[in-house]
Amino acid sequence: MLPPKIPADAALFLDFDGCLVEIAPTPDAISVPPALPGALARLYRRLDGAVALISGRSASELRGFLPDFPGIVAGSHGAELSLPGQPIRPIDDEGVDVGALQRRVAALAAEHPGLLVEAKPHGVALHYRAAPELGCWVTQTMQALAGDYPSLVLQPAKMAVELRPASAGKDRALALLMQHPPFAGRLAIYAGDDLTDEAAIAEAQDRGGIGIKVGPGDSVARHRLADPNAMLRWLEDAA
Ligand SMILES: O=P(O)(O)OC[C@H]1O[C@H](O[C@H]2O[C@H](CO)[C@@H](O)[C@H](O)[C@H]2O)[C@H](O)[C@@H](O)[C@@H]1O
Repeated sequence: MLPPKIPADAALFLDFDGCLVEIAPTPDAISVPPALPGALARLYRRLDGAVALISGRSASELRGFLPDFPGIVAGSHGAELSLPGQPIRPIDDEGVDVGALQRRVAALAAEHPGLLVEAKPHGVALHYRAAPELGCWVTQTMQALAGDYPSLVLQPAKMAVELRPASAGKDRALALLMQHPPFAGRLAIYAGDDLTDEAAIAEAQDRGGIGIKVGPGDSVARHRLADPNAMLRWLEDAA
């Protein structure tokens, strides 16, 4: 079912990769649709600032792709929060030596051409999009590493597996933001395309709001948009 038009009392939470931008061969190869920044800025004004991005990417990277986005960004699957004009801060400090973890993953990945290691402020992702035959190996390797890091959890993603803080989560980021202005008291809407988005989609729906799955695949969402292009048209329709 298509989502309804965005109401003026909405609190809008949007995923980034696969939702606002098309999936690309590598994380830095994405392109932001030229009309997207303007649509987000207009919605931000129309919803009195109640528009946030909740992404698996680091907040600083996301700000780099959308430098003029005026709203809040929750990065690293909700492990960090970026308020406009303020330094990015972690929601929780896990006390993990992330650098050492990233070096371990890089050393393991070096034995397998085609793998890509993405270092994040609070974890690490291992991408196998260029070597899909290594998917099982990547999952098993990251699973084995997870045993050494009790405060991290395995986060399966599109052609990637990540270790991220267990205390984070896009659902928790949404719940946290909904406690504060300008989001509090509004109708929560969450849209995303990936496994990491499912808990946040459920969280929005449990609050009486709207959950939207972008693209194909199973989802708890009651609404669906075909792809980032359809998402942009839906945003523009309300902006
Ligand atoms: O929560 P999101 O904003 O959707 O971010 C999820 C992950 O997106 C990126 O990886 C994915 O997109 C890449 C670019 O299209 C693609 O090459 C990769 O295969 C996908 O897994 C990003 O690199 C990750 O850090 C995000 O967690």
